[in-house]
Amino acid sequence: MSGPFPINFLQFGWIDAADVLLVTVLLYQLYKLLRGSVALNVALGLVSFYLLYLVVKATGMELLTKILGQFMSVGVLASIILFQQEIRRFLLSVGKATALERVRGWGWGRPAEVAPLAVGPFVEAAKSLSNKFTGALICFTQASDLSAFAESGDRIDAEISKRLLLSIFNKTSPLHDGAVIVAGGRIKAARCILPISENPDVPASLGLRHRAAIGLSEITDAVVLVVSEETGAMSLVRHGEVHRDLATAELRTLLNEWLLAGQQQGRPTGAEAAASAPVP
Ligand SMILES: Nc1ncnc2c1ncn2[C@@H]1O[C@H](COP(=O)(O)OP(=O)(O)OP(=O)(O)O)[C@@H](O)[C@H]1O
Repeated sequence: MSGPFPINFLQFGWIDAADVLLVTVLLYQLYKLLRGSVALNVALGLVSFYLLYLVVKATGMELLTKILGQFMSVGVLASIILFQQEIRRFLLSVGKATALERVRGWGWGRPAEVAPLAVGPFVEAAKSLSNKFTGALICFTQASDLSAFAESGDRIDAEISKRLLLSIFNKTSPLHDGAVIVAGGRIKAARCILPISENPDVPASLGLRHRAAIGLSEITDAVVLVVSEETGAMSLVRHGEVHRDLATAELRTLLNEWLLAGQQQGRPTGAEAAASAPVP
C-alpha cells in the first residue's frame, strides 16, 4: 500500500508525494508572505542567479561557475540577512497557525472571565479625536498573540473607557506616540511599536501611522483602528487592507462585524463567546 509506484523509469513513493506536497505548500506560503513586497523581487533575483549558476555549471564554463559559485556559497547567509524581516514573519505565521498558539493566544487575549467588549468607547473616542485632528492607533487582539508588540510599549492593563483613550492620545500625553493594544476586554498597553509595512502598493498619501497598522495586520489577524492626524479620517485595517474615511456608523458596524468574525474563527467555547461578544 505504501510502497513505491513507478512513473516510467522513476520510483515515486508516498513519501516522495508527501515531500513534493510539503515543498509546494511551503513555497506557496513563502510566496504569499513575500507577495506585494520588494523582498519578492530580491528573491526572484536570487533564484535567477541560482538557475544561471546551474546552467553555466552544466555547460562547463569554469570561470563563470567559479565566480557564481563564490556568490552561491555566501548566498544562504546573505539571504538570512536580507530576509530577516520576512523570515521572522514566516516563523510568526507558522506559530500563529499552531493549536498551541491558539491556546496561548486565548490565555493572553481572552481570559475566561472577560467583560463584554464594547466597541462604543472606541468609536466615540475615534470620532472625538478625528474632530480635533488628533492621531490614534488602536490594535484589537483576535487569535494572534500581540503580547510581543505590547511589550515594546508601556503596560497599562486598564478598563476600557473613552476618557482613558482620549487621555492616551492627547498630544501632550507622554503615552500618545505609538499604538494602544487591546486584549481580553482591557487596554493592555500604549506607546507600542508596530512593524512598518513594506508593501510598495500602499498609497503615498498614507503616513507611517497607517503603514504601521498595515504592517501589523499583514502578519497577524489583528484589527487596527487608525485616526489620521493630517486629515482626521478614521480607518480600519485588517489583513493588510485599509478601509479609509469611514463615517462613525460605518466604523461601528465594521468594527463589530470584524471582531465578531474573529471570535467565531477563534471558536471560543459557549460562556467565553457570550462573555466576549462585541456590543455597541
Ligand atoms: N512603527 C510604528 N509603530 C507605532 N506607531 C507608529 C509607528 N510609526 C509611526 N507611528 C505613529 O505615527 C506617528 C507619526 O506618523 P506620521 O507623521 O507619518 O503620521 P501622519 O503624517 O499623521 O500620517 P497619518 O495620516 O498616517 O496619521 C508617530 O507619532 C507615531 O505615533
